[in-house]
Amino acid sequence: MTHGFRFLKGHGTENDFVVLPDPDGSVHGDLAPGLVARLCDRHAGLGADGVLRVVRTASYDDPASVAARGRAEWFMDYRNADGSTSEMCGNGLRVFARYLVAHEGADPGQPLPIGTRTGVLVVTFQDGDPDGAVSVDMGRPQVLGETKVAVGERSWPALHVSMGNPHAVAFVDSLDDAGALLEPPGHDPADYPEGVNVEFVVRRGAGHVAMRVHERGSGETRSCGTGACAAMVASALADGADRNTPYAVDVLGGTLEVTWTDEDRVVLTGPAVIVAEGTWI
Ligand SMILES: N[C@@H](CCC[C@H](N)C(=O)O)C(=O)O
Repeated sequence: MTHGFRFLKGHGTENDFVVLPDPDGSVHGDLAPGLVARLCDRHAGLGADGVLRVVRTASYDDPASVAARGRAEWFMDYRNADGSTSEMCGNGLRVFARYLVAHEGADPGQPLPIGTRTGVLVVTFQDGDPDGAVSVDMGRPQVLGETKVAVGERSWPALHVSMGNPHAVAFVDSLDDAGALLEPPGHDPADYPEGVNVEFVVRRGAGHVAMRVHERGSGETRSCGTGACAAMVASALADGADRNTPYAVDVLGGTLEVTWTDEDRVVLTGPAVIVAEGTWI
């Protein structure tokens, strides 16, 4: 269906998403990339960094959705603004969970497992408050070695971190060093054959960093949950920080908290809100 369907709009630290309810998979089928791009267009559409299609695992035949059946009722079918898919979206998952509590009867007092292309991840609501901060156990980070990124004539060493999706984390002297970020930063295609999300990070103090991000498939965004996790992992390694030390990660749209636990899991916490609902005509 390309007309007359319901949508909602939400964001997590201003990483914004169009939410498409499609519980039994009958509204959007395979969700055409062209429709995603039209929805996300900031001039001719609703405007967003990505789309979150809300579909039951039982009603979607993507292999990751099939694999999640029996462990998660819902699957986050995430798309970037250009219509491409990604393995994972940390802020999107927090907004997705907010939608499930507000509109699909999910219990904010219980851990909420959600299927994603990177596996089933568990979301919790702080103090069981349906309007409270939303945390996701993002799983184990993979630190894959040194790489390099470039903007124009400038280049920086970077750490290759996977949070299910690919990241390059570069420490810079100033967040302005990355310039206008209108184009994807240069990167080594041998390290990133499917493209990369690039974080430019500065230190603000002990356990406190700030970053800008250029997202694969969406351009510069005001926040990126997986990017904040990758930035925290790179910072904690560089700092020699103890596990379970929470880091504040400032993004253009607010602040996220990221903790790398003793169990080698990364927990992402922050606000997530639904701000509007309507019909695409
Ligand atoms: N904004 C997201 C990441 C979305 C996917 C990314 N652009 C990619 O292609 O991997 C987040 O909050 O993690």
